[in-house]
Amino acid sequence: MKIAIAQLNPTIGDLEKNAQQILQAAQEAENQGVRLLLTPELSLCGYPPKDLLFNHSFIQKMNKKLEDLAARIPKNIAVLVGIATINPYASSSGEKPLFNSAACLENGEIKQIFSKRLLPTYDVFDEARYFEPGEESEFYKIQLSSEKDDYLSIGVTICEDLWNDELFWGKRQYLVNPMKDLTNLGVDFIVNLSASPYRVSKQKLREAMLSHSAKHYNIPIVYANQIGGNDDLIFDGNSVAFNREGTVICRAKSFETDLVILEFDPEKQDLLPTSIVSLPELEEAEIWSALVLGVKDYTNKCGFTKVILGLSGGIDSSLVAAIATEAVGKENVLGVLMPSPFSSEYSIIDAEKLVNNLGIKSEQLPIVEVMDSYEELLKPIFTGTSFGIAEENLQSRIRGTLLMAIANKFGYLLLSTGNKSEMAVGYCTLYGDMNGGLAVIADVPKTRVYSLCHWLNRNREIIPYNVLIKPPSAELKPDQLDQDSLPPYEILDDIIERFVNEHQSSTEIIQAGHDPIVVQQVVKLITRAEFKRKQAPPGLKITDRAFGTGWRMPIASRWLDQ
Ligand SMILES: Nc1ncnc2c1ncn2[C@@H]1O[C@H](COP(=O)(O)OP(=O)(O)OC[C@H]2O[C@@H]([n+]3cccc(C(=O)O)c3)[C@H](O)[C@@H]2O)[C@@H](O)[C@H]1O
Ligand SMILES: Nc1ncnc2c1ncn2[C@@H]1O[C@H](COP(=O)(O)OP(=O)(O)OP(=O)(O)O)[C@@H](O)[C@H]1O
Ligand SMILES: NC(=O)CC[C@H](N)C(=O)O
Repeated sequence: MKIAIAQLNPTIGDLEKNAQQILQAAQEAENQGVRLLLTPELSLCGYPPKDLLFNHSFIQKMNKKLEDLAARIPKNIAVLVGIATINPYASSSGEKPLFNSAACLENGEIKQIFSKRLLPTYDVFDEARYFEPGEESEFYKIQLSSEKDDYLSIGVTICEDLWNDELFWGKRQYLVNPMKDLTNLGVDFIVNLSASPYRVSKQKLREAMLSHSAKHYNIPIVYANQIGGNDDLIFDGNSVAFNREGTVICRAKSFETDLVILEFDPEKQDLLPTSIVSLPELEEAEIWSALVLGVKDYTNKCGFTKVILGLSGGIDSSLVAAIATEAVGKENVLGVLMPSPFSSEYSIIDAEKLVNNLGIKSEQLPIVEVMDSYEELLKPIFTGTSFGIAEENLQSRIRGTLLMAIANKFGYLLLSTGNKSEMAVGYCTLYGDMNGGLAVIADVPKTRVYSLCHWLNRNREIIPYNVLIKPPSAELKPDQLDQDSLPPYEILDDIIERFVNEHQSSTEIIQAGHDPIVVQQVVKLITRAEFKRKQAPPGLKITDRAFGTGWRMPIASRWLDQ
């Protein structure tokens, strides 16, 4: 029996387009003799739909769309579609209003509904806010021929349902175990409709876990993930299938839509080997593709075609410009060079070299006169004070305002260029360089910014060589260097990784060998910068803990881990 995985890129809330994509995949799969098609979790509305799920009309229209889709599905194929269904007992029992479901469409009908039992609520996930967990694990009986008993039983699970392999994790994650329940029911294989967001090396973890489960329960698993960028989350696809021995027998592309076909042999009771797309070898290659997809989809899905950013000749804006060029095309990227009296001559030379290397458009707007007018206007109020943060930040704010003016006038999306190290310690200016609609590298630590740029230059110079070797500087006052205010980035990034991603305390970080004074300084900066991050644009998530949906800190708090 042929099975297909439609690795789709849904747009949240675009029910018509998402349904069309499912239908197209079903037609293509049926043409190739496929009997069962899998689509990702909530494939009809896109994942995560968040509080749209509270909107009654959204739910009604989605369920109506499912009925229409069922009527249009080709004759010889069964299709599993991800959808939010209504919990009929919600109003009388206080249960949550919806189920996170998979509907099996066949012969013009919605044949059966399966509901997700394990609802993730950690990090970026908040499914218990909307969904009631499904009570039982169930299977779909698919007819193979007109013979009476010629059918297979397919265990249907949804994403987190399979993230509960207690032997793999070394502990039980949940009391309920859909995998075990379905194996006990004697199903022939298990399918999983997933929406699993990207982070560095996540596919290795998914495959190790799923392979372990397939082998341990002696059951084939077919896993369908979505791709695409939805706000801060990037979905990498990499849909994959395992035979009973836990061997990968098929893998879809990374960061691209795909339709892969595999075969279950009822005699052997196993999936047969097929083509396996290999994974990107280097983390840098993986992160690059993720960020490009994140920018591309955020831009398109928000209705923009072109992007703008300030080019300082520094490494952050250079990397963001390179990502944007790959994402939306060089003709759709405008870099604006805005030198101030504190800009080094290399600021312009390096930015112009970058513009040339990328082939993007550029404009130059020297800001000295605007700075002078601001200073003149503020003179009566600022009199008796010396040049300081306020004047430094004015430059950043003038640039931010000019960029937004051009964005308004011509319909650009402004990309902000702050990296994770800066966002962590607040080394960025509110309403200045933090202006923007999307913070492209907000989850990329500065040390990773460097490794990405070196990787990008592996075949030819894209990021100008001088950008890679000069010391980072905000150039907001004479001879300013990042390292005058911050510890070396290798040290800063390790402390951030431990404090933010691994939840380590100051004491633990010091015990790991860091200088106590530096740790206390960094932890204080991170804690104090919360008010800034709350006002930052959404940032693309590439690590296991980004300053986004999965980071929920109070602002007006007195807690400081010292
Ligand atoms: N809890 C709170 N809730 C709400 N607002 C709060 C606040 N605490 C302070 N504030 C406000 O925020 C202001 C301070 O924030 P802000 O105005 O941003 O300014 P601030 O953080 O003082 O300065 C920006 C720093 O970033 C550096 N910088 C700037 C630009 C680019 C780069 C770079 O490398 O890319 C680095 C710059 O050298 C400087 O050290 C305060 O004056 C106050 O008005
Ligand atoms: N002279 C400039 N011309 C245009 N844009 C600038 C200029 N200086 C700063 N910017 C914008 O403000 C952002 C913050 O820049 P800044 O140089 O202060 O810090 P940075 O974090 O070292 O960034 P970069 O590595 O891009 O220089 C830059 O990435 C750029 O988008
Ligand atoms: N949508 C889900 O249930 C995703 C949860 C899962 N643990 C993951 O990352 O990928």
